[in-house]
Amino acid sequence: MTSKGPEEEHPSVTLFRQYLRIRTVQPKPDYGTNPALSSILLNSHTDVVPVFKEHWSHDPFEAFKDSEGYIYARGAQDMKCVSIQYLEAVRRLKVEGHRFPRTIHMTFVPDEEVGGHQGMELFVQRPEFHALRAGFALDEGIANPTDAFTVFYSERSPWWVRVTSTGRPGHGSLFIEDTAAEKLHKVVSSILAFREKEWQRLQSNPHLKEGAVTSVNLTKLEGGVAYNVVPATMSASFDFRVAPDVDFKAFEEQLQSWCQAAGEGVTLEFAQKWMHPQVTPTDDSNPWWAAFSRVCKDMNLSLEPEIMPAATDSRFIRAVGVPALGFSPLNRTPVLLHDHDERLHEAVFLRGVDIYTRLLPALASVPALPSES
Ligand code: MET
Ligand SMILES: [Zn+2]
Ligand SMILES: [Zn+2]
Repeated sequence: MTSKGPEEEHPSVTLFRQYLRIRTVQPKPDYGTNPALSSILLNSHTDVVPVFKEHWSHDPFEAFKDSEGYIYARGAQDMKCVSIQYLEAVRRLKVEGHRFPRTIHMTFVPDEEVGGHQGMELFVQRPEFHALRAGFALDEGIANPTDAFTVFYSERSPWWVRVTSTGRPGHGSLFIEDTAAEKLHKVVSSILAFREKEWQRLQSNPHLKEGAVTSVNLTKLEGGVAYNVVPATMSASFDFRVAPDVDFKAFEEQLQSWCQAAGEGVTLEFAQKWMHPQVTPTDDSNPWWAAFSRVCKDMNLSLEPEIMPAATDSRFIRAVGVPALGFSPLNRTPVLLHDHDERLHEAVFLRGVDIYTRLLPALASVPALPSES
């Protein structure tokens, strides 16, 4: 059997032959041209949030593409696009034979959407993570409906708080005193008044972006057994996203004092309480930012640096001392992460591959840092 010419070669065979050409020979495997330098980590999560299928125009797991080029699927924006954009950019750079001083690693991690506790939070503590010697990371951002691209340099800290109120039970027809519901209502009012204050602060200052103020939503109410039985226990759950400049100790004391002010038997517990917000500098003192922003400038991409309103795996990466930017190269795209009909235009997706193809060489060629020489 004769082998086919290169133009007919099976793409898997071509990939195999490319891999064989990389001289990963021990004891000095050639992973990057200067393995003494720290590496670039491209992180993405593989899990997605659930769907309400009846609200979708197309099956959310079919990746239907309409006649205009919009691809509908859960994960189209958050963040399966980014995983493939990384891979395609790296593939393109490899095919073109580029080599860079710094190694580029890609991680595809689970469980981000449920807090990352079995995913990136554990992984950053593992020797396998330290062996990557990451000096800088890219992770997910959020689409931007305008011409500009959003880039996140920090995140709000998720605090998931359950307030439990206990009080006197009794017959639903009586004016029972000191009920769980009355006291819970007081705490809910205090917290929703705080919510309104933060909302007004955001509304009244055009320079403030969503991630710069603290948000809270009442997301669960539990308790009660029957219409005519006053329950002894009721609870309310809140999703707080605490801005990075907040005094965390004072804020926790504030929460405690709202509970105390509501009366006896009102307590709070945390289902999630992130305490280590970090900020990745966005000025030229940060060589990673300098490289990132220079490429964007060269490509005429306008950047909007912001604090991520939600939480991503970047918080774990930054907390172990690795600077990270949250960036999904998606402009002119409505923000539809976690929403019905999440979709992405194929042209935006492809443009994102071009963007990474320019960004990665610059990041992987950042000269040795003072700490690396
Ligand atoms: C708070 S755990 C993170 C889950 C999800 N990314 C969110 O921000 O809600
Ligand atoms: Zn995500
Ligand atoms: Zn998400």
